[in-house]
Amino acid sequence: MKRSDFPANFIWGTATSAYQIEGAVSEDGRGPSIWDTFSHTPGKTKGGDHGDVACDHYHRYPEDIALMKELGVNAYRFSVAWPRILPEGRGRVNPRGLDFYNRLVDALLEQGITPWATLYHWDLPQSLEDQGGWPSRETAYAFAEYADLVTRHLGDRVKHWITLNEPWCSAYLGYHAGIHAPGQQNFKHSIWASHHLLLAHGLAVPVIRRNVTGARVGITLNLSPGYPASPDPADVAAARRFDGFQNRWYLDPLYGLGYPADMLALYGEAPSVQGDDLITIAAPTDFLGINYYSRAVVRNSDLEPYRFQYVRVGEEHTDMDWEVYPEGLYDLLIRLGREYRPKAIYITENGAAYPDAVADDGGIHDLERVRYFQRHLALCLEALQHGAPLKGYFAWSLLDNFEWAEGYAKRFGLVYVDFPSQRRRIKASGYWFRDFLREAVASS
Ligand SMILES: CCOCCOc1ccc(-c2cn(C[C@@H]3NC[C@@H](O)[C@H]3O)nn2)cc1
Repeated sequence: MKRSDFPANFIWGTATSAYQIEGAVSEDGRGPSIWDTFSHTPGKTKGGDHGDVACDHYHRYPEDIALMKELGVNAYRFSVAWPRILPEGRGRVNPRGLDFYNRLVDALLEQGITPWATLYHWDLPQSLEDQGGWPSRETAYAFAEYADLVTRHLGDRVKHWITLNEPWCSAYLGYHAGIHAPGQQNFKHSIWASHHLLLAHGLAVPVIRRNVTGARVGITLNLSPGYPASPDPADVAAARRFDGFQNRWYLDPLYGLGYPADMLALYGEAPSVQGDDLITIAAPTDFLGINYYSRAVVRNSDLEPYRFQYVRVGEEHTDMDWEVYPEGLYDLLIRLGREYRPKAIYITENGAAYPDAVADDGGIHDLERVRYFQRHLALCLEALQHGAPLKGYFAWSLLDNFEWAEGYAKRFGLVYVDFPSQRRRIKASGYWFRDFLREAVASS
């Protein structure tokens, strides 16, 4: 599999997010987010890691853009930090926050790299959480105001907009499992949060289209195909419940089907739908972003409310203990193309954490990660050849960074970051990606 097997206009990028790489959390007027609060709460993140400095990207972005140029990507997916723009979440605008993203976007365009901006990548301003957070409908309205402000300022140069990153993580991990910020364990709040996140997306889509000529708008979901641990009908039904929990709860409303009836019955908890919410949520989009890491294999369980249990399978796992299963990406792409018929699909994240180390020769020989990318890209190509509307691929991530509750120990980067010195080193996987992307130039 080589780059020229893909369409010539295929998008090749890398992805990051603000809280995971920027640092400078109290600089130039940025306000606190729920991840500042959560990561500074003892016991919430591995080793008490937090994003105060992270990769110091706020200051080092020219160097990081030079790395993207060296890798040869033609696009870069980053997120705008809401608390940099609106420190209290609403009202007072922080011009120095807008200035940073103006500088970042201009520097990307200068290098011929197309900016793809995610508006929300989990760093909700703390003051909005204090007023109810995503379980409150007001937060959806605040998001629409934030989206209006940012797209009015950047929309002349940024044409690709992702409203939300992984609303499932924000709602389930943040408000029910409690392992992500804000760390609540309240099922009802997680259901309300999921609805207001989707509503926020739906409210923002027309705002972005109004502000940005030629806008391409979408949302990014972390989707996992679910497989039954056995042919036992109870396990097959459990896999269907997992699929509803992880995938259909978001896909169905976004594609005009409303919330899945089987999950509404299972949960016995109705989302806080009002008026035309479901029409708003189903606002037509230009693409679906998919973050794919692995599949789920599940069996039946009496564990309420989801009534499935994960089963660990497979011979090969990443440092996150996720099974390496590229076939799941193929199955997902084919299914989505057939069942939801998105205009376009972009893999907005795919990658793997491995315990990288600097070898005696100064290199980082992350050959498992090279293999991970090769196998997943091969299955992307196969899905594309079998009709999936796949138009681009963003590797997660450009840099080793703050992997949320796992902290800095989980390294996903194509580029190794030595955090004490902030020195960047391109890994073997980065050089592989660079050579893969250069191939078309050599053969054209
Ligand atoms: C209570 C049990 O819970 C089990 C599932 O727990 C998780 C945790 C984490 C993830 C997870 C992490 N990532 C990578 C990020 N995507 C966005 C970008 O910021 C990357 O850092 N994707 N999914 C999924 C599930």
